[in-house]
Amino acid sequence: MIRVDRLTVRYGAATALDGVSLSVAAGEMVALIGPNGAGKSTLVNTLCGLRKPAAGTFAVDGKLALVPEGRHLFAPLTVDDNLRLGAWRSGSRDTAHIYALLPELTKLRKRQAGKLSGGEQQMVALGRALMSRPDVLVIDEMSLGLAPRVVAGLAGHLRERNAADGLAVLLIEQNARLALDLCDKAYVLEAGRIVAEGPSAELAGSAEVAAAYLGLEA
Ligand SMILES: Nc1ncnc2c1ncn2[C@@H]1O[C@H](COP(=O)(O)OP(=O)(O)OP(=O)(O)O)[C@@H](O)[C@H]1O
Repeated sequence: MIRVDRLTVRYGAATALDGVSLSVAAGEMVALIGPNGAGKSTLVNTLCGLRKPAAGTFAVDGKLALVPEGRHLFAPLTVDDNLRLGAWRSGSRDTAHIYALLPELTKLRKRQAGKLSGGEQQMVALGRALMSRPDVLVIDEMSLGLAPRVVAGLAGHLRERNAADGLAVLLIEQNARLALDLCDKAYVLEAGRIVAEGPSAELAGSAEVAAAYLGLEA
């Protein structure tokens, strides 16, 4: 669904992505982990067409939707209106399928999005992205600032969508434990380069990854 091939992106003289290659196949859940400044947001922005590569290519098959870092909801609007805006380009504004997928949102539908808790807002951002019935979802820092129980709920919904509809996911996360638990495959990005990749279980078992990202002794 996503193929990134030797992608290089620069800000002036600074290289933010340096020959990055990665892929997300249909029905696959893939994690991209890495520290602050590694280039994760640059990759998201490039996939969404906001930055132009200096070199390399990327291709997206099917419909891609983004759950952006910081959620970016329309704070004065209701949950229902925020969901509808998720389909502004793609036809049906019917929100019923989202309330069926994410039942927690049902009781919030008339509430103002800006007055919801962080976890509730993240659920709305996920619902808004699902409104366009995407084939692949890119999720930027889903767990940021959320309680573990809330994150577990969101992760459960992603697993369900992946299992039931074959939704492919690229999960960009600072929370490496969550990302490696949830995804089949993972990439580690450091200073603009992929420094490790492979099945999540294998990466979680590597001493370097464990020491750098899981808080375990190497
Ligand atoms: N608009 C910009 N102009 C110049 N440099 C930038 C710009 N945006 C990002 N950078 C630089 O590019 C590099 C990658 O930044 P990016 O935001 O992609 O990293 P990140 O992995 O998303 O970090 P974080 O986890 O902190 O959000 C960093 O060195 C950053 O300082």
